[in-house]
Amino acid sequence: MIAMPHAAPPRLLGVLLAGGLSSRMGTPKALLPHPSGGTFLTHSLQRLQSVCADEVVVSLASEDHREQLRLPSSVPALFDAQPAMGPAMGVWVALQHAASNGDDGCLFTPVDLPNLLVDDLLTLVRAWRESPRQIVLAQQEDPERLQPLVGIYPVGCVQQIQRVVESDHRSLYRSLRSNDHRTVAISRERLRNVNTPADLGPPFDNT
Ligand SMILES: Nc1nc2c(ncn2[C@@H]2O[C@H](COP(=O)(O)OP(=O)(O)OP(=O)(O)O)[C@@H](O)[C@H]2O)c(=O)[nH]1
Ligand SMILES: [Mg+2]
Repeated sequence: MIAMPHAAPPRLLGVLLAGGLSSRMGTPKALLPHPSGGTFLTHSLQRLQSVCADEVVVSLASEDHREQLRLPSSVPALFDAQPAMGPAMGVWVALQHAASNGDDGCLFTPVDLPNLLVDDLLTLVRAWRESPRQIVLAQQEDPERLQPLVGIYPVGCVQQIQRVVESDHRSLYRSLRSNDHRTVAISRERLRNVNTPADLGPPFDNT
């Protein structure tokens, strides 16, 4: 009997998108206290680390931004190639890094979704493993809406994302909704996005 070699499981780099200006909040969203303890930054970092083991990086605007957020030097960070270009820049830089690092894809989450659960990320990972060359994105339920910052992008789509970065709109949503991708349904409450001080109350529901 010939022993069949096991295919290595696909390698996924966890990327926490935290390079925004938080201009609507007026204070860094990453440093907001999370209801279950720590900050939005530490909470979302741990959430990602529990899915991507030790392969997690934080996507930031610059080295100064790392200092502003007091991110420990033990946590690897990637910096935008140009400032204030929006999240597509963070996605593009991370995909280039993953490709040169031998990873197969990146699992992205933003720092401002305090109710997202590890289980949601595991659902994305399972869907991606069925078809690792396709983008898989969270789709908010009721009303349906694609959430391009919660998803897994294979390294093969780096050129597609470069075109988004170079476009006038730089909108991942606009580009991805009309291009090939798979979706995983996640409830509106779990995808609750905190952008303004008003979004912080009433208290989040983590059940
Ligand atoms: N790397 C990187 N991440 C970004 C950039 N802009 C936004 N993000 C991240 O993408 C996610 C969604 O961004 P927004 O909701 O627009 O947050 P923001 O840009 O910090 O806030 P506003 O300034 O109010 O728009 C957040 O996790 C941000 O930290 C950017 O230019 N570079
Ligand atoms: Mg923004």
